[in-house]
Amino acid sequence: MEYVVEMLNIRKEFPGIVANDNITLQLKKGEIHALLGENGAGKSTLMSILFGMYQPDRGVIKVNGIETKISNPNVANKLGIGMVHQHFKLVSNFTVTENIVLGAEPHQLYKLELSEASKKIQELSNQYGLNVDPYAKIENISVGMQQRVEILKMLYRAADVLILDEPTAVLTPQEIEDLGKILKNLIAEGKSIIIITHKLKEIKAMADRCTVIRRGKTIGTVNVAETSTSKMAEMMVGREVNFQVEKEEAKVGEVVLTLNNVTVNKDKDVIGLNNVSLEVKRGEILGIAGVDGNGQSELVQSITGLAKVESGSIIYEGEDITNLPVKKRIEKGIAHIPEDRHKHGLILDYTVEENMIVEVYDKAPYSKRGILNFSAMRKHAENIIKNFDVRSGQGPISVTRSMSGGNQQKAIIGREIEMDPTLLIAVQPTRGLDVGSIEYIHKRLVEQRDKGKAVLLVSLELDEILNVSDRIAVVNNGNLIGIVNAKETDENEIGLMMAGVNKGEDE
Ligand SMILES: Nc1ncnc2c1ncn2[C@@H]1O[C@H](COP(=O)(O)OP(=O)(O)OP(=O)(O)O)[C@@H](O)[C@H]1O
Repeated sequence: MEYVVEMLNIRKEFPGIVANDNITLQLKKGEIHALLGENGAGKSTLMSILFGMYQPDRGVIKVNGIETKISNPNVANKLGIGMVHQHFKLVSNFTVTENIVLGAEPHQLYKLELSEASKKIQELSNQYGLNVDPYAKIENISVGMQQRVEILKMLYRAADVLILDEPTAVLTPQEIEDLGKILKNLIAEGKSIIIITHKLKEIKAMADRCTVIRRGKTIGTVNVAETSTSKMAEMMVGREVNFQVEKEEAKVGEVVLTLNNVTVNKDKDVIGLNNVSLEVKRGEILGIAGVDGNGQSELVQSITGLAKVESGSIIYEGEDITNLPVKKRIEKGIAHIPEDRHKHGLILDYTVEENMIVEVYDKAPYSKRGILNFSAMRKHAENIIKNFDVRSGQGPISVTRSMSGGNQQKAIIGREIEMDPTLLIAVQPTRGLDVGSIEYIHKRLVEQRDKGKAVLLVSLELDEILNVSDRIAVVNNGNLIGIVNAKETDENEIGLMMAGVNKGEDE
C-alpha cells in the first residue's frame, strides 16, 4: 500500500470561515511530507482533524487504506498517529518520564513501573539519537530538548505517523540541523512524517513532497527536489514573492535611545546583560544579533521597563527613563512587539478589538470618564485588520485564541505600528509568518525608519538581521561584542561575533 494516511476532500467550517475547503492530502509510507500554506490557510485545522481534535464536516480519512473515524486523540494514538503541537503540552514540574507516561499509564503508577518506563524511554532515545535524559525535569531542559520529549512521547505510544506543527519556529539553527537528522532517523526506522513549516529552505532540506494550501483550498502536491523555493512561495501566496528587502540608504537623525553601561540580572543563574552601552538613532534600524538567550530579552526588558536595571542608565529623547513605569514609557512613544505573543502580546480570551486597545484603553477616543467607546474601538480594530491583512472568522469580534498563530502576530504588529511610536522595538517580529507576510512586515519596518522613527530589531534569523538592519549589534553571554555596518559585514563575521569573537569595530 502506497499511502499510510489519506485525507480526501476534507471540509471544516468555523463561524464566518471555511478553514478547510475540499482539501486532499496523501501521505506516503516512509516520506517526509511538508504542509505549506500562508497564515490562516488551514494547516493546523487539517492536522487537528487528523489527530481527532476536530471532526470534519465532510470528507474521508483512510489509515492504511481503511476508512476511519478519528473521534478523539486517543483514537488517533491507537491508530498510530501522534502530534507535536506548536505550543508544547508538557507539565513543567514533572520529569521527562512522568510527562511521557502521562495518559498512557496502565493503572496507578508504581515506582517500579516508572523506572521501567524510564528504561524504555532511554532505549528509544538512544535508538533515534534523541539525547534526552528521562530523569530531567522539564523546567530545567532547553526548548529543543522539550521538543524531543514530545517526539519521544509519540514514539513511546508506538506512533507510525508523526505530525509536527511548526517544529523549527522555536529552535536555534543548530537545533534545527539536529532535528533534520532525527527526522531522517525516524524515516529510516519506518515512520512517516507530516511537517508544517513556513520555512522554504527547511522544506528543501528535509522534505520529499510538499502539499500547498491557500485560503482553505488545496493548490497542489509537488516533489520537493524538482520544485524551486520561489515556485513553492508563489503557489502558496498566489503571486511572486520578493525575498530581498528593498531599501534606500538610511537618513540617520538624532539619537533617540542611549544605553549607558546597563546591567540587568547580574547575579542570577540565567545570563543577564553586562555593562552594555549603545545608541539607536532616528531613521535607522539597529539589529540585535545573537544566539537565543544571550541577553537579548534583558536588553529589551530594560528598555520597555519589564526588568529592573541594576546599574547604568537608559536615556530616551533626552530623558532618563531608567526607573520609569511601563505605562509611562508607552505614552512617551516606545512600542514593543514582544517575543512571546501568547504571554506578553495578547490577552487570548479577549477579542481583537479589545486587544487592540490594551495599552490605550483609558485614552480618547477609546474611553471617556471610564466608559469604553465601542464604536471607536471597532473602527480602530477594523483599520488594523485592513492595513495588516489580519484574517479571522469574525473580524474585530474574533476571540484571539481562535485565530491562527500568524494572524495573531499580524494583529500585534499592527497595534504597535498604528500607535505611531518614536521607538519601535520588534522582537522576532516575523516568527511564524508566511513569506508573503514577512515581505510585508519588513516593508513596514523600513517604512517606519524612513518616517524618521528609530527601530530596534531583535531576531534570531540571521538573514532577517542582515537584510533589514542598517547597523548590527551582536551580543554574546550578556556582553555587547561589537557593532558593525550591515552593508560591510556578512554571515561569517556576525557568526563569529555571536560566538564571542570581536572582529567588528566598536563605535
Ligand atoms: N477553534 C476555532 N474557532 C474559530 N475559528 C478557528 C478555530 N480554529 C481555527 N480557526 C480559523 O480557521 C482559519 C484557519 O486556521 P489555522 O490555524 O488552521 O491556520 P494555519 O494555516 O495553521 O495558520 P498559521 O500559519 O498562521 O498557524 C483561521 O482563519 C482561524 O481563525
